[in-house]
Amino acid sequence: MKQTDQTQSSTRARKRPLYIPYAGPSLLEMPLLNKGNAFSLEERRAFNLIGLLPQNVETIEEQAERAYHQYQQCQNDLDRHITLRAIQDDNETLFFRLLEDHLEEMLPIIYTPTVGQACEEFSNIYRNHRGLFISYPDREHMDDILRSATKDNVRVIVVTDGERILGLGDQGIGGMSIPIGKLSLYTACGGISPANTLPIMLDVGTNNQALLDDPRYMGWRHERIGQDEYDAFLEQFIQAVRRRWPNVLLQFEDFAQTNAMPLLERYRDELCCFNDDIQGTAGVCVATLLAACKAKGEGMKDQKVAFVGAGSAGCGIAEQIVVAMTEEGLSEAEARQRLFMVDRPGLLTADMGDLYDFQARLAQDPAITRGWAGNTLVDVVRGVQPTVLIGVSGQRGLFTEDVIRLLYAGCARPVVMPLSNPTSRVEATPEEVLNWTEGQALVATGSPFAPVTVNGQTHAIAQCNNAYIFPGIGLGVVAVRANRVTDGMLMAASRALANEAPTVKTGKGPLLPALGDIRAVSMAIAFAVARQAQADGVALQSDDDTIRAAIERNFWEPRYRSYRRRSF
Ligand SMILES: NC(=O)c1ccc[n+]([C@@H]2O[C@H](COP(=O)([O-])OP(=O)(O)OC[C@H]3O[C@@H](n4cnc5c(N)ncnc54)[C@H](O)[C@@H]3O)[C@@H](O)[C@H]2O)c1
Ligand SMILES: O=C(O)C[C@H](O)C(=O)O
Ligand SMILES: [Mg+2]
Repeated sequence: MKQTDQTQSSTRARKRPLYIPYAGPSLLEMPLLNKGNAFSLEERRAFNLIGLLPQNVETIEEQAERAYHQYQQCQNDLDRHITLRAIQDDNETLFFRLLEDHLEEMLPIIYTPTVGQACEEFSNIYRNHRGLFISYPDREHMDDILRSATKDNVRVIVVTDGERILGLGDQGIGGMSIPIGKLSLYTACGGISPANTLPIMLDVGTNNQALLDDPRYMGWRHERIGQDEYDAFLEQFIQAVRRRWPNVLLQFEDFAQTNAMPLLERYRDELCCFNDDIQGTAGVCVATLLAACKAKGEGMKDQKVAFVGAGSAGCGIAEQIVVAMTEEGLSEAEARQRLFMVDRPGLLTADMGDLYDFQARLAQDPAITRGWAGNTLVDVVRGVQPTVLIGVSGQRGLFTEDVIRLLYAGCARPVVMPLSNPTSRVEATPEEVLNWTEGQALVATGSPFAPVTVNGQTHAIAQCNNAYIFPGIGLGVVAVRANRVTDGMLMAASRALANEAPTVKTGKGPLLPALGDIRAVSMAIAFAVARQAQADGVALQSDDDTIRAAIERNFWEPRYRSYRRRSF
């Protein structure tokens, strides 16, 4: 049975009734259409619902009040996550209404960090199907699987293969919680109708032995397939998506380093896609750095940036910093000389044989380490005196007290960004960093952290997470029907986000806008992205007012519409 785009938005459309061809229990089982006790008496009569619901007709406010009461009874964050997901699977309008009312409180529950635990516990807490599970043994049926999707007008897909879930490694099909969470943010923060979103899990096996040994594990019980089979399977998937939804925006999420960049490079000119960990992260990180530079009264070109973790996120951020530095007048070579990528073998230098291409482009001249004791992070900090330290290693504690104190000794206001998720993987907590720097560091983290007080001064901690960027990119792409995601659009998103930062607007305050303001921020990002899409020739031209109207029209809001019966 198809749930079509009945919940499509637009202020005008929202007021019009929807003509629904479903009735009785099956209507109550459709999360996109179900209103529960908010079905009016008239609707209950028209749709054969009398006797299927408690008698009292309720408003969405009354339903949301009860749901929040139930939520408050939960004993821990995983229970809160399970409760919210159950509401989502029952009644999406109510779920998004709850999120709208309690966005800042609930983001850490449906998204990072709790979503990490939901991935690890996926097969233990599983209740209901959502999205598509495309497993390797079913590859012959790829087109049929996409045809079985309950939504016809899919406009945003988030896909993962579960191999690099946050900093938690291979979670097999447990990784499905990530696309589900990301798409919840597309709706809650970026106004993309839930009728237009689809999470997809590509089940190509898992190398996580604990999962393979777990009798409850629900995925394909098989080690990950080899690279050739994998590439062919991904190709088959991409072509099937293009046939089924030729204009969809496809977001690659949490792929392992071996596949993330190659997939992006292979497909970015073939369909409208981007990799959130490489490009979304770069966008939010550069925006945060621009705000930090403003707070310090310096330029991006003045910074020396050390990274721990030269993977998808690290190299994506580094390349975007190169762009930002060259825009401030440095040559590309000068910009690259200011970036220091530390990975497991130490500082990446051009003489290292086994680097990926995307790492080799960022490797330093080996001569730089001459006279150093070694090439570890401590050696780099001592040797080059960076002004910015970025952690994207997925390893707790790599920003040791020695490292941070050394950094602070060479820079009065260092920017320190332990970006690894979830909370358990943070390179150093904000409390540690601020204590080791006498409160002088400018800190931003990937997962949410409470404010920290040092020497009587309280510091809000900006959450430098790609969640600030991807909902706005999606809204902009959907609004003008862009057919590609260009570098220019990503840079436009980053700049638009930086312009919304209190530090940039007023010269003081947090490095990023409050998450409570994310809808307005997403609209500003969407506008910049849409305009850049037109400038780059990947969307039809229109004037600014038309873009604004399209953004507004596409911004779905969780309000019930009245239903009229359509003949079956
Ligand atoms: N804040 C955000 O928005 C955001 C976005 C993307 C990724 N991340 C986080 O960044 C982390 C990495 O993500 P990724 O996609 O780049 O993964 P990745 O696997 O591509 O890269 C991680 C890199 O860290 C390196 N590394 C591991 N241990 C190390 C050590 N002890 N010393 C030096 N390097 C080490 C690995 O060799 C690898 O190159 C994850 O924890 C993820 O949650 C955060
Ligand atoms: O999912 C997140 O919180 C951010 C990022 O995409 C990550 O992989 O860590
Ligand atoms: Mg990710």
